[in-house]
Amino acid sequence: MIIGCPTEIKPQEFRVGMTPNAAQEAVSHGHEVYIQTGAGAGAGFEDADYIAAGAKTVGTAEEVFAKADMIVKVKEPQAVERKMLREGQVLFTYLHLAPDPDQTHDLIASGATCIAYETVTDNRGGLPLLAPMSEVAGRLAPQVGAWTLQKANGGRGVLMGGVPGVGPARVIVIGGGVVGTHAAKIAAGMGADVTVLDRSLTRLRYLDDVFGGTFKTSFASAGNTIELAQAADMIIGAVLIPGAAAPKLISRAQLADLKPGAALVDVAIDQGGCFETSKATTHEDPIYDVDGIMHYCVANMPGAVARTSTIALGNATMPFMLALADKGWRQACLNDPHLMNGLNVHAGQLTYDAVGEALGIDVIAPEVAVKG
Ligand SMILES: NC(=O)C1=CN([C@@H]2O[C@H](COP(=O)(O)OP(=O)(O)OC[C@H]3O[C@@H](n4cnc5c(N)ncnc54)[C@H](O)[C@@H]3O)[C@@H](O)[C@H]2O)C=CC1
Ligand SMILES: CC(=O)C(=O)O
Ligand SMILES: [Mg+2]
Repeated sequence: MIIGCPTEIKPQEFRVGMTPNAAQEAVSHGHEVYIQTGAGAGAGFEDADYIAAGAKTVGTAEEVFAKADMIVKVKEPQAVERKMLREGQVLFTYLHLAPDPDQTHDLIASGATCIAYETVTDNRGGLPLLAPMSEVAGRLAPQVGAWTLQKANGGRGVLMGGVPGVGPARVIVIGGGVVGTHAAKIAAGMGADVTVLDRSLTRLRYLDDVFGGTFKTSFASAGNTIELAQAADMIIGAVLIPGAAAPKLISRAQLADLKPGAALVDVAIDQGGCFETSKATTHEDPIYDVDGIMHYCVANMPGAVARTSTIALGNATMPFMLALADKGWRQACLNDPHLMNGLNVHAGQLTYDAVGEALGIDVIAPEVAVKG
């Protein structure tokens, strides 16, 4: 199979879909790999590293898309990239379709087979291709939130750890999955007073067992959530219903009851965000003010630490990329129901229920699509 990896073009996105190590493994399995010139530079990989791994470089994204049977990327394809997809081609990347009707309609129209990293599952109930970037975004969230809390950035002027004689910042983390757990660990490590909310008691029991002395837990009823939010300096949004649009947990009207200058870090923004007032921002212009509350809503947070993120993502995607290349997407999905769960679009049809529900589009079952 011919595998293509273009340069990411989302603003300030420095990750790359394939590391030289991934390219080398694909080549050793008998595949041809085409990398766009300079695609790895933002993550610290030179063209020479890919060439040494047995890949070939080509100058433009158009050439990569024209040659490849399968495109491996990081972020959802931008409008100009969607025009280059074709029927029969496989796209393997993050998609986040539920809050993105334009992208969804373009991918359906392309005829391509689109497998979303964020909906591939594992046999422990996890999302193995979302997890590494959730680890990164979770660890970044208190760091960017602490910056947002600084007075010059519009924040409350509260230091995470306080100082002797002055108490620490109060941080709440809504959603205690991968993002939430990593965010809570780092915020607690910075000295903040941290509470994690979740609607899963099983998850809260686990967090309490493992981190009981480090941070507190609370059930995420609407009442508890708003009560804790009103006392918080920083609120980190980290909920997920896989593939679906994020539930809105704090309304615009409720902002009036938060502390002036509080920082909202909405990591769930890539699924539409969990605060009513969230709208996606970029690394170039990451924060904005609504009613005196500072919002940070960057949809590709891991791009800020592109080298760590690229290597972490590549470690996770590699076995799935190799299975798709070695077996073809149909056989790979038939052999692995967890990879089948990644199928979101095939040959002009949507194949993921939660996206169909969010956007009001008919869906066919992936098990039907794979045989069609
Ligand atoms: N902005 C960015 O750059 C990035 C964003 N993300 C996003 O972060 C979000 C969280 O991802 P993960 O932690 O990996 O998901 P996860 O599935 O590990 O955890 C989500 C948690 O939310 C909980 N939850 C669901 N509904 C809830 C509610 N109404 N109230 C409280 N808790 C609720 C679940 O029980 C679960 O424990 C996702 O939307 C993901 O796409 C992930 C990486 C990067
Ligand atoms: C998960 C995701 O969307 C990202 O890493 O950018
Ligand atoms: Mg994202």
